[in-house]
Amino acid sequence: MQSAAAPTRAGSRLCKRCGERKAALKRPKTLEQICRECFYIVFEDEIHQTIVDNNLFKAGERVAIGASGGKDSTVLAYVLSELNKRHKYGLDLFLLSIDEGITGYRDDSLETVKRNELQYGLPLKIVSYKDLYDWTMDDIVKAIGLKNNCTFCGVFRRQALDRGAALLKVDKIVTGHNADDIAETVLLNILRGDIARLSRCTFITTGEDGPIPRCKPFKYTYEKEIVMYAYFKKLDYFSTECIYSPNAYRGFAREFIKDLERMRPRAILDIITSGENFRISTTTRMPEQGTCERCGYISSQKLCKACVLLDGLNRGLPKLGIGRTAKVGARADGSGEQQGKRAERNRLSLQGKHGNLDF
Ligand SMILES: Nc1ncnc2c1ncn2[C@@H]1O[C@H](COP(=O)(O)OP(=O)(O)OP(=O)(O)O)[C@@H](O)[C@H]1O
Repeated sequence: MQSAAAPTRAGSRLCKRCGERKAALKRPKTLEQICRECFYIVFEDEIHQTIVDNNLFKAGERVAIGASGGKDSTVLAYVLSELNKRHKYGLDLFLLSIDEGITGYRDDSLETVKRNELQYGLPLKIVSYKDLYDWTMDDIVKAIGLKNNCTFCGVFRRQALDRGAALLKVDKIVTGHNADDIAETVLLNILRGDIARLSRCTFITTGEDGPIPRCKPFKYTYEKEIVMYAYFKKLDYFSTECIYSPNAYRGFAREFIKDLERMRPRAILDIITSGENFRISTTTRMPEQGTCERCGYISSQKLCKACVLLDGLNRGLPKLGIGRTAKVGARADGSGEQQGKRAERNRLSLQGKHGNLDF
């Protein structure tokens, strides 16, 4: 996330679109000099067009907006509720927030989401890692340190969103992943040679074979435009970086994309197009989709990634699920006995809350 930067000034020329009002900004995606009113129109219209062209929703659907309180999901909640009214999509919208248990970060951003609930009149559901897994990210970082903590957070969040969505009985989840995020993921998957992910990271809708499909209405929306829109509309969002996010590799990809964008704004769209057009050779073995033996969540292995990670945490082997099996030190705040009890509680809670859900 980044803080709201003042938009690029466009001088005293007339708007390239309406030719009437003074240009107020240079549009990051096209470098056109336009007025604020025309910026709102093109920004919202492009998202509407993306929704229509890709048949993202059907009338009557219940849709959960993954709401972190950051700029992307806040703008998504605002724009989607506006478009829903304007174009009569007929959607029932909800805000769904995952509380990862990061003191001094998520607790503050959740306060923003609670205000958004009132500002946009969208019901909010908060689901916490503590309730679902009996671990907070604060606990996890104490146990494993900063390195690799994003792996735990990402895997648990993915599943937590599905579980929250199941509780809300929604048909779809939408997230605020934007064009920059997608271009960055294409590059990362190429750099890691992760063909399975490369082939699906540009899909606008994923998980149609899983519990609840997910869509990214901002697939073609530039991060800089989202920041500009939030700034001009004075939207209430939280703009602090996660205190536990040391993901240096992703950071390099991000910086690289920002450099390319400075030279040629279209580069972001072109990387997404390249990702869309990759063809997987027929000799590449793809993982087969099944369900986790323990919790019933979708998985290509016997146990899903969340269960493997949770198992590792509860057995005092937190690196189990991230490719290393060497025993590391016990949790800073708990004895082996406590971990044993926690493991048992988790096993029962997984059977109760998790295994019974129809994924
Ligand atoms: N704690 C959370 N609760 C609910 N949804 C989340 C949460 N964290 C992330 N998401 C969803 O995943 C999207 C991408 O998350 P990411 O962590 O990449 O943050 P981001 O790009 O900074 O987005 P944002 O500005 O919305 O925080 C978010 O836009 C949001 O829809």
